[in-house]
Amino acid sequence: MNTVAATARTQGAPLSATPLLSLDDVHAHYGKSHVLQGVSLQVREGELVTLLGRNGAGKTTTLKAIAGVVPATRGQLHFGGQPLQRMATHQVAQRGVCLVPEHRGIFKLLTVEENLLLAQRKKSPWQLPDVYRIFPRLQERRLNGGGQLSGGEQQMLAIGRALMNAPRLLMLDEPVEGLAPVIVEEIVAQLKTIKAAGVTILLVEQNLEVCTQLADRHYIIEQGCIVHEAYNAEFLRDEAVKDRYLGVGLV
Ligand SMILES: Nc1ncnc2c1ncn2[C@@H]1O[C@H](COP(=O)(O)OP(=O)(O)OP(=O)(O)O)[C@@H](O)[C@H]1O
Repeated sequence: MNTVAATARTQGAPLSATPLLSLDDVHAHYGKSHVLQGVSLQVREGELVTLLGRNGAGKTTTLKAIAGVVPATRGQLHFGGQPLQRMATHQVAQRGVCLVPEHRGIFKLLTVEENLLLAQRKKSPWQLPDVYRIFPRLQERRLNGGGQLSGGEQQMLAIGRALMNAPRLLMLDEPVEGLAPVIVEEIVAQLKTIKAAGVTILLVEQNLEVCTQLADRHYIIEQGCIVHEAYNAEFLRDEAVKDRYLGVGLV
């Protein structure tokens, strides 16, 4: 039994609950390069799960395979019990899978508010006032162009846009990379609020302190395969795992 299953049993967690997202032996290629070599993971409704690993391990490619940007060449992907493979990106998005990519993908020539309204879905539980409540900086800068924002503000706008799109699963690729510590703290607090509102989150992030402040569970990927999974409390104690797979200790 793996560590997560064992802990879940002792905690009495409902192992039979159908996960919101499930990947089973997923492979993906870039041309002849076999990048994902059998990724299996699950994310349950309301969880915040991280995907950790060294540079080039396959984290971004896993997110892209889920979003339908990179085709899965083998294996099964299910979301809400429905198969995702061979679906176009827009069909995956319509089901509520929302990827905030590393480059953020905001419109630099549109204002903050225009960026948000463009992403709005009529039935989204997240309307402008909700997004502004979480990100007061965006409200302050609502008439500024996307290109005039700082890196942190652009990241907040990218997450705000994703919320307006009514995500059932929010996937974030390195949301705090390159940001000043004070802004990182702000974004961590905002992500805690979004998680508390019930949004399921799959997070790729190199900053382990951020990951362990937010996550319920972690997966570690190495050379396109999941090599370890653990609940947060167990992961925090396990210096050997952090050294072995990530080459870092928590400060
Ligand atoms: N468009 C592409 N074409 C060819 N190879 C790619 C492409 N994108 C990524 N790769 C390669 O696929 C492998 C996995 O890349 P991926 O971006 O998924 O890794 P990662 O774990 O997210 O790492 P990083 O933290 O450096 O972004 C790497 O060897 C990378 O060089």
